[in-house]
Amino acid sequence: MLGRTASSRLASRSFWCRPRIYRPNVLHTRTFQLDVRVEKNKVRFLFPPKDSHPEHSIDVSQFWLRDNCRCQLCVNKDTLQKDFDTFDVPGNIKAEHSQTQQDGVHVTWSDQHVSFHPWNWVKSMAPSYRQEGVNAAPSKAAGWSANSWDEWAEARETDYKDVMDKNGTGMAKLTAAIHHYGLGFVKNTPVSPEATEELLERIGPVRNTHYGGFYDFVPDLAKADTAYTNIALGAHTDTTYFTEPTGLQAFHMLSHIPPPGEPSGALGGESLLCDGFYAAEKLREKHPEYFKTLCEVKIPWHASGNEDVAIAPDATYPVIETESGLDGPIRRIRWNNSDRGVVPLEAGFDVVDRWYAAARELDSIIKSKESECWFQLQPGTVLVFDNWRILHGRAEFKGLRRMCGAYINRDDFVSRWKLSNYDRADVILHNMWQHR
Ligand SMILES: C[N+](C)(C)CCCC[C@H](N)C(=O)O
Ligand SMILES: O=C(O)CCC(=O)C(=O)O
Repeated sequence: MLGRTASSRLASRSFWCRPRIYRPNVLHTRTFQLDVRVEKNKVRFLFPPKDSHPEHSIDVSQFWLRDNCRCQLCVNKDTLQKDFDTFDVPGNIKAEHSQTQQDGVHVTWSDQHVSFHPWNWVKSMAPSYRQEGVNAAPSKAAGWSANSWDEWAEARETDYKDVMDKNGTGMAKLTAAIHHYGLGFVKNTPVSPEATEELLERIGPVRNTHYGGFYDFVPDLAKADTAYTNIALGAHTDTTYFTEPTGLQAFHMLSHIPPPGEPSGALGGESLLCDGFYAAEKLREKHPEYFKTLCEVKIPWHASGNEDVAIAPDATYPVIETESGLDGPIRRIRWNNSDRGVVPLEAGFDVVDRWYAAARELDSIIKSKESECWFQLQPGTVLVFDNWRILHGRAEFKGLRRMCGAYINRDDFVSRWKLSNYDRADVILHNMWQHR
């Protein structure tokens, strides 16, 4: 028997028995013959052959199917959230029969509810029918080097007006370049912090940190960090000391005023970029044992400069993180010589020394001519890059150099990239299944 609260919740939701009216939010008409069979403790979906995929069946638990009802009584049509409590549905609920119709599969249940599963949702069940839209998005480009920097110049350049135009393709192109190559430039941006912030907010909400939100800085040590000085900064990723390092970082150099009496030439402050995925892949290729060490040895990171700040992540983290094991694609690089903590002695004498040897090798790859891309940021051009992949730095400089920009969370960026490049309904479906 259901508990009093559950049964009263059920009773109050008379829709279980009310005839269901639905207008599926995305009507994907039937594009393939599918057979659905209700069996004793499961429901079998029989997918016809497609491309190289032979005919195949997928058996699902009845309760799973019920919990994934997409009718407008079970899914809030305004928020697309589940609109019922999964656990108000009796665990012994039974599917009685199913019908395939123009708009999807309808299943009648022992409590008279009729669940609805639109075709695009059903297709998401089968890998062979899944490879469309964002599911088929290109994976990240292989690492680029200084030698290939010019090969993809067109892909990384966008224009401010086009990116800001809601009906333009600029945002799609910019976010695709950042997803695929790790960075993009937005040209002809008005040379103001306001226009820069407006641009970045269009990608995703600016992330607040102990540096504030949108940052606009000069070398005055306003924050206790060497970025707020004029010294050279080696190639690094930012916020290695956060449990989740910032996903994107952006820089827009607004001005660079020479010191009094100095000519405006040769002030320094050139920018450095290096594809961390390229460097890490080089290490994996040339020194797999060093790659393994930088993936396995977890180290502390910290931000301690400001009086009221002593930040460290929830755990120690390695320099290189991969998806699904040592041979998997590289997921994230944490590389910051200034903000790294103490390589843990608990790892053992040999491991500590191997860590330094491995890090030295990666450092030499990063600092190699083939990895380093130097260029001069100009007022009007905003650089936006993937801080989980791209290392950045700068040359020392003289004079008053003003830089602005912001951090943006990874998930907010990925959302913008998907929605700018793919059909929203497909993206929502993709996200629900989290297909890789
Ligand atoms: C970008 N902004 C000037 C706000 C901060 C710079 C912070 C630099 C810090 N060492 C880190 O690597 O995270
Ligand atoms: O000033 C620059 O060009 C870069 C500063 C920097 O590396 C940072 O803020 O993390």
